[in-house]
Amino acid sequence: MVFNRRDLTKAFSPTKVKKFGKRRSGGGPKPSTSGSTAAVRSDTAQTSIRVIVRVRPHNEKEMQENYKTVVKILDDQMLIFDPKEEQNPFFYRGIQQKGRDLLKKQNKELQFVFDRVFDMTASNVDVYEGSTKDLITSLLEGYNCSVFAYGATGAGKTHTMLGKEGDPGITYRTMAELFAQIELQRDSRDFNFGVSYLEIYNENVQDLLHKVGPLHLREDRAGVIVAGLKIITIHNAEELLSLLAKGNKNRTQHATDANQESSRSHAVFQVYVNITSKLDGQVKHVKLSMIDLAGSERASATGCSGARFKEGANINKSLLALGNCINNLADGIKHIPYRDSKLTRLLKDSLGGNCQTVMIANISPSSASFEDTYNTLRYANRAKKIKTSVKKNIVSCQLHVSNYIKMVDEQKKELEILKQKLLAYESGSLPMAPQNIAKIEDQTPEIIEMNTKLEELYGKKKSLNEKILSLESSDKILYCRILYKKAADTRLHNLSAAFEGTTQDEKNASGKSRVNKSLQYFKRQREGIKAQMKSVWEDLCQVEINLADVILDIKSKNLYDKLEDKIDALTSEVETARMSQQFEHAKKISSLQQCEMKSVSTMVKMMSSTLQNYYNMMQGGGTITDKMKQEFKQLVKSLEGIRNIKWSDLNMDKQEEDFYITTCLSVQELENPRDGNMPQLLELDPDEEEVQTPSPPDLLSTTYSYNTPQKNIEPEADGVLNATVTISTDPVVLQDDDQTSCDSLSLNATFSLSDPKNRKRVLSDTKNQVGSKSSPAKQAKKVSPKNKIDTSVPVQNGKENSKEFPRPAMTAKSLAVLNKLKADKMRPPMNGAFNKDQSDATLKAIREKERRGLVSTHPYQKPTVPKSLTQRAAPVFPSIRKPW
Ligand SMILES: Nc1ncnc2c1ncn2[C@@H]1O[C@H](COP(=O)(O)OP(=O)(O)OP(=O)(O)O)[C@@H](O)[C@H]1O
Repeated sequence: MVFNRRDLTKAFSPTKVKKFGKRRSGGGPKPSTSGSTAAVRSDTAQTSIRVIVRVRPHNEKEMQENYKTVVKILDDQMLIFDPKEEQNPFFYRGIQQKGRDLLKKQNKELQFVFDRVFDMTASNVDVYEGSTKDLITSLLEGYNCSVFAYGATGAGKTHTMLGKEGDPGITYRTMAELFAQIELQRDSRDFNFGVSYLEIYNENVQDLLHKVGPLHLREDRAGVIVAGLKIITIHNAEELLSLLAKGNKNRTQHATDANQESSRSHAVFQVYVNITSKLDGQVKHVKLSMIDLAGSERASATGCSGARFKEGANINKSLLALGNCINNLADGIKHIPYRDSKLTRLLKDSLGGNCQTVMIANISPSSASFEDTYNTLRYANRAKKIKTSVKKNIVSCQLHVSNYIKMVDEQKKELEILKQKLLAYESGSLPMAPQNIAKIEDQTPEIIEMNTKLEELYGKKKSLNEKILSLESSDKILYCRILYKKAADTRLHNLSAAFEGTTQDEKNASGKSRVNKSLQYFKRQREGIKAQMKSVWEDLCQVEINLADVILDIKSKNLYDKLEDKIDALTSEVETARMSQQFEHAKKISSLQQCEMKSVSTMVKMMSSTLQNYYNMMQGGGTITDKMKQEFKQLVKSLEGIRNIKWSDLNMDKQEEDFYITTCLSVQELENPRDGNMPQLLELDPDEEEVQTPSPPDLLSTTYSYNTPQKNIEPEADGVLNATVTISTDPVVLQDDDQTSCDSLSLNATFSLSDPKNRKRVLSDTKNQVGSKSSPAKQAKKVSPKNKIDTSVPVQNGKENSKEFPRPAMTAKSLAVLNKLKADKMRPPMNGAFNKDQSDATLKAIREKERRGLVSTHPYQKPTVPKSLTQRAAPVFPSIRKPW
């Protein structure tokens, strides 16, 4: 038997212990500095070791041999060791007999009260929740903490501390809780971790995580330290648990009679935590020790011999030393024999120092371990009396002062940032991204200064960019409006063509001078824009130069890395502003184009209906030719399908290019203004700056020639829609109104109605659209001025023709009247002779009426057409502009 019974009895007997030493004055243990820094500010509190008892279930052997249960749990704090058995009363002749079994040993029936008692049904989770869970809070408050499991071999210490796969013990659970609580506090505190795991085997200290041979214990002012013990830094719970598992594997274990997995060493797993408060910079160094002691053993019970016997002797020796320390501490004896074993030296802190300690006493309920259980319970009962003086391990006040300085600096920076943010917010610029704010938090005054400069310059750059783009946008809108005005004028002119003899009033009424006035106004506006643009551009170039200087400065001071995010954010702010400007411009241009399209569509519809009326009239009057009928049908057909026609040789690229030129702003050019030129304003062709008299219509022109037989109608090869109607009539009538020699009904359409061979050429030639100068069809045969009215349009190829005034149009209505006159003339006069003057006056009246009618369809006048007519406009893009 290894255990010296007398020693044990002495160790565990309170009555005897009292004789050996005197009580410590002051009652409490001497403060220990171990585990904390030299300069410790402590919130000291007296506390007792928390003692918990756990009763394991009967093992197989105990059940097989039918051992009695010697522990009775009364409640979660109280148990009775060796309780009285329920006796069956013995009756002799009807009288109950006492003291029948004289040989039976008297039961001890010892009642123990502990902080917590767990019965054999309790799981590791229950034990964890009732023992160490709350300890983590104390640890993070700055108190050192220890948990150790004590008990005889096979009593369940390792089961409680480490558990097994699928049922982890309290060490695992406590560590998991530690990390869970740390995660919750990461916002306000910084944590650093270190872990060590050692065992005391045969009175030798060994590192379980880093096998290097026996280590020596040393004591200094900071307490007991293990020289050479490796403290491994960890970052998360997983690392910690894997190190714990690794150490467990290295731990010395051997099977004994009492326990198949008997731990033959004391294991000490320690976690060191450095806690730094982000608020006040306070630093705490704390330590949590989880200790799985080897079990006290009786050689008879373990059946050990040789090496195992020696192990057992050493285990008992260290446990005896532990018992002595506990007794002395419990009794307030001054001298504590920590130095008697390595175990007690290591546990000095946990037992009598600055530590909150939990002792878990594991016991077997079986009568087979009667002695061990009894000793353990007495041991635990003694431990209850130990009082420790716990303190928060906080670094000195000296450090706090420096921390406060740091804090004040940080708060100054924060204030600066908030000021900047407020300014930015007030100026309407976008709020800074959170990641940038985070970066700015570690700014120096130099960075703050650069930051301010950057914000100022980028702010200017942004507003100048916006100004330039807004000017460019206004200019392009003006340009488009000029083009539309000109196109409108050309259309107008084609209808009300100023023939010789047209009065100035008539010319004004046609809108030409009004359009010219508008053009002049637009031109002046564009000049203003150009001047403004020049001045803003110069400012922008200057800002760019200043910005480049600041960035150079930043680079030379090696601050670029710190300000890179800021520069990126400001650059993208400027880009975003440019893009939104572009978007706004595109919206404006699109709306302008839509208005124009609507207007053109309205006109086309009105013209179509007018044409229809004339067609009907002519048909009614019998003056319509087959050719005209055919052309009219073609016109109707084309109007139906005009939207889908896209001729392969039509220069759409050019149109698209023009479209983009007016739609797009110089967004990219503004990225690097110093490398490029000022956005160019669109230039109008100098020839086009004044409204020119447009060439005669070329697309849909109908020439009526009086006195020409119908057989003379010859469509010209180059003509688009050239119908020549030659009507035999009185030459005098026609001479009297010789301005009617030309007729033209132009619909400004971009389609051809005659020979399909001619379509391609006409459609591909964009100049052939409105106000075209290119050759339209040659006209009908000329007739002698004497007997015919030459109504052919002098339309020739090229420019020659454009300079000539086209002949005024003789409308269908006029023709109908003329036809009627002709018919009247052929008929014998009924109510008097045919009067030439009369017919002249009638014709003039008709023309005047016509002119007024045409004026009312001026494109700049509000159309009074029904809404339905204004819908579904065909897109018509002006293409007479000149790209810049
Ligand atoms: N509460 C319990 N519930 C179930 N089984 C238990 C319990 N406590 C202990 N055991 C079982 O009893 C056996 C011995 O337990 P354990 O190894 O933990 O004892 P020990 O006190 O560590 O012994 P030693 O000091 O020899 O290492 C193990 O097989 C263990 O699984």
